[in-house]
Amino acid sequence: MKYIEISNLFKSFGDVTAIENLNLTIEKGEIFGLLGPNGAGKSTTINILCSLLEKDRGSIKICNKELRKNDASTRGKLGIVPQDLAIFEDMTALENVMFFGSLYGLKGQDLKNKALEALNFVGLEATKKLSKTFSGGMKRRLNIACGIVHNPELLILDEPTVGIDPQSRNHIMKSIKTLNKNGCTVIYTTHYMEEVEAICNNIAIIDKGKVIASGTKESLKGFITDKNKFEVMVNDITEINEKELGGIRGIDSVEFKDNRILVSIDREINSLNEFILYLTDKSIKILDIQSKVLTLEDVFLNLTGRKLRD
Ligand SMILES: Nc1ncnc2c1ncn2[C@@H]1O[C@H](COP(=O)(O)OP(=O)(O)OP(=O)(O)O)[C@@H](O)[C@H]1O
Repeated sequence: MKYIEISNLFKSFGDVTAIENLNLTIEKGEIFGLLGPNGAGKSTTINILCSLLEKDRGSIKICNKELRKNDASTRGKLGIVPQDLAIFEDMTALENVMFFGSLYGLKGQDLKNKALEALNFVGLEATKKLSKTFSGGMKRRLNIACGIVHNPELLILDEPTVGIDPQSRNHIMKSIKTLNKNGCTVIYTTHYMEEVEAICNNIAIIDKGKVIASGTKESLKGFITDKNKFEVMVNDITEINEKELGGIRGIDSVEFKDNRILVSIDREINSLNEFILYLTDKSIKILDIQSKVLTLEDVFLNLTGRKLRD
């Protein structure tokens, strides 16, 4: 069932077009991934959806109903976890969550119980410590607790794992999956394609304010089934000229990491042989070759010629 339908959304800031005729459909009950590099237009889309920003043109329908400014009934169904931490540093975790819960009309013991539940859910204790003493990961988790205290029908998370430790990241990923299993529809924006691959059903890749590809991760990878990717470990990388290597017909992209070369090769032209000859001509020893699984990062690179985190 269609839950959100965004059609021909347009938003500019002066001369900068942030969103250009963007179209998205989000199904009820899914974890939808909005993937794109910095400046792609993810936050602008999310902020319009949450009525924090006004659109210039286009339509946003939630459950088939056009989203109107200050629509309290729709707002009550949404939970928002903004990119910038929206917590009060001089308040405890419980005080923070209770404050946000009260904005959604929760009161008294019900408010306290739901706030404690939300804290428990993200793995935080209701201690007397002020939030300013928390680690980055704890603050991010608290930010999420504030967004889910009122049991939203739709949770929108804008890059919730920026700059945190792997343990908190894993905790956040698990919590989102559990929330979704309990019936919450989730929109997850990020430029970390591993996260999108791990938790999202449907994905839209956006760039320069437009959707450049959308679908399941499998269908997106179908865009580049004409490529093979290899990781080649060599004894010495200093003699290799990236331009020369990239210039070999059929070699789509080359990337260096320590003494490893990541190479994407057009399946039809299959120039692995030329690639190996190039290395052996320079007396470079190949220590290992592994075939790599294609990722959404590869899809993005293939569609735009750029990396997600350039
Ligand atoms: N308030 C604003 N004033 C002027 N330009 C803005 C404003 N907000 C966003 N932009 C511009 O709109 C474009 C899209 O920005 P947006 O923040 O939506 O991207 P994003 O995908 O969320 O990127 P990031 O991951 O860096 O947050 C960028 O070019 C940005 O500089």
